[in-house]
Amino acid sequence: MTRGRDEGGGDGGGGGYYGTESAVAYASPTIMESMMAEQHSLLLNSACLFPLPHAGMIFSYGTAGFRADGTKLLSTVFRAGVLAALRSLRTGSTVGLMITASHNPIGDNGIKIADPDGGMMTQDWEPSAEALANAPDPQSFVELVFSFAKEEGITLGGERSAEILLGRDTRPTGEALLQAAKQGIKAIVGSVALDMGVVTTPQLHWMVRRKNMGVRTSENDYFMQLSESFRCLMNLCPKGIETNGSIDSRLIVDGANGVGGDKLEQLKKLLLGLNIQVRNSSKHGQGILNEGVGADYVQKGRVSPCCFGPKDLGLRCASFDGDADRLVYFRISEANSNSIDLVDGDKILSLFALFMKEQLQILNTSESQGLNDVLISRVGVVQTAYANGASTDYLKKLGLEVAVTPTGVKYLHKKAAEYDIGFYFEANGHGTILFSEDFLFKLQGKSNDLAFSNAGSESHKAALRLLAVSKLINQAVGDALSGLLLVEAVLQYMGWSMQNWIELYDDLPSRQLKVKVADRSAVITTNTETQVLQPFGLQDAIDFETRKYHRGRCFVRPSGTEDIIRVYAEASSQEAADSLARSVSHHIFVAFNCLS
Ligand SMILES: CC(=O)N[C@H]1[C@@H](OP(=O)(O)O)O[C@H](CO)[C@@H](O)[C@@H]1O
Ligand SMILES: [Mg+2]
Repeated sequence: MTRGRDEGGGDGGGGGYYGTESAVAYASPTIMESMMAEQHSLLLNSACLFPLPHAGMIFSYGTAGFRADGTKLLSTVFRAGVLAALRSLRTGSTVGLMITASHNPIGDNGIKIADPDGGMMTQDWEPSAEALANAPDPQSFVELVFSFAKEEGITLGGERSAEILLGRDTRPTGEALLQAAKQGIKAIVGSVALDMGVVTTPQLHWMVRRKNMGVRTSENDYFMQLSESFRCLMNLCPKGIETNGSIDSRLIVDGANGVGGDKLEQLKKLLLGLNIQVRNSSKHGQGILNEGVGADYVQKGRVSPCCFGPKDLGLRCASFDGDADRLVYFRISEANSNSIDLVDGDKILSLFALFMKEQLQILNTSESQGLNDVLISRVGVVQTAYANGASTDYLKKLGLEVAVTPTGVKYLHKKAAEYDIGFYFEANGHGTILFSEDFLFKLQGKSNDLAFSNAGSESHKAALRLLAVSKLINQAVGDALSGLLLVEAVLQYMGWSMQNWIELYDDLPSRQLKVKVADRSAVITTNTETQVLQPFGLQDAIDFETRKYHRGRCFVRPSGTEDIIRVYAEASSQEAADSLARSVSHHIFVAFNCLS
């Protein structure tokens, strides 16, 4: 596909194109040479404007892209802009560039590339992304760009054009990094950057996906799709369900002082049947992003966020992270403390799986038989080692296939895409449900048949519910806003209170700790991150400690987003889980012989 600068449309946030003159097709060899020379000098001159912050700083494309102190990322973001343009040229499609550091402190920032399907950039390109980010000087950076382009069969010089959608969260360093990203994109001749403004990470991924499907991509379209599919699901809830008044339409949401709260304020105007109160929205302007607030703070510490207290006792509450791709629910459990009943990603996943399984069963009951018969679907669930053991047991008891991948959405998403309906969630609340094209095609066909022969039947309603879920839940990446609406619709459908949901299964007590070490890359793991290979002897120490506890389970791994080693421990009592996590942290400390 070759695009000119005035193609593409979209009317997102910041708006406006930014690029250089594009496409000269069928260039002669001499014209080609001069185009390449022009490309070379443009790239070199631009790269000289973005020197590396200081020698010795290594950038790695971790769990979710590059992350570091936001003031140290100008060269990395410039170079990621160049890489995104190459990715767009290579795929012949629009790609995305999101500037965010998610749940990390406000001073941090980061950058990641979204592939044309809206998912994370292919892992095959990560080594090149790192090589480009760490090239020691502009000259070697340019040489790397040219040799990588050659390897990938990308023609530079403006013969084809690239298009990149840009998004950023609310961090103060975001604006300067946005300009660096635009400079990087502009340094590849014929590239166009389309600024979508301040958006949630899932919004940007959604926009990239939709752009490549040739459908409307504006923020308003996103809100309309979510609100309409939510309304459809709510209209399909059984009438007169016995709830004993336990369903409260009130929901209080912690926006982590970030972009998610602001977007929810906009979205909620389009929602009927919900009474949402947003706290800690960045527009309120009082608190600091992710500080004492947000899904990571709530899930890891199992405490209520700032601005929640005794007045909220027993109410249904939810929390987003800084870029609104994570969602957890909670309930204040005691008036005089900040302790909560946590409903994490595992329990959100379990609620969704239960609901979806029921819909598939209803769809395949006798009243819909004879109409192309049973709709066969391969349903699978994907978790990481951080999933609570009780959730995995519950999902298996539901009869679902459960797969485990390393930490990071890039792994979970890829695995979930292998199923007709693939559920994936990290315990921290990042996840979604993926539907295969083939399954959706058959489901739509079945729904059409039922509308003709058995309109209004339970099977017909189940088909409509499944179709509505596929429109509501973000197909590109985990999305706190769409996840929240699905939770609310499912609770309404079930007639469930928070209490019912909490009682779905009892979490095994667990504890997560962080250990600061000099060089986290010294920890090397295997077996989906559950076994340590290096430092030598550490795994034996972990096994030795774990054996002491009933239902003990423990693993450690280097974080891909923070400069730490993470410790996860699970056991039959909270004291035991705490003690296991502490003793293993001590072994790490000893192994590294440094301060924690
Ligand atoms: C234990 C944990 O919550 N890890 C998180 C965290 O990665 P780490 O590599 O563990 O820092 O951030 C990732 C990006 O948001 C998320 O995918 C992942 O689940
Ligand atoms: Mg996030």
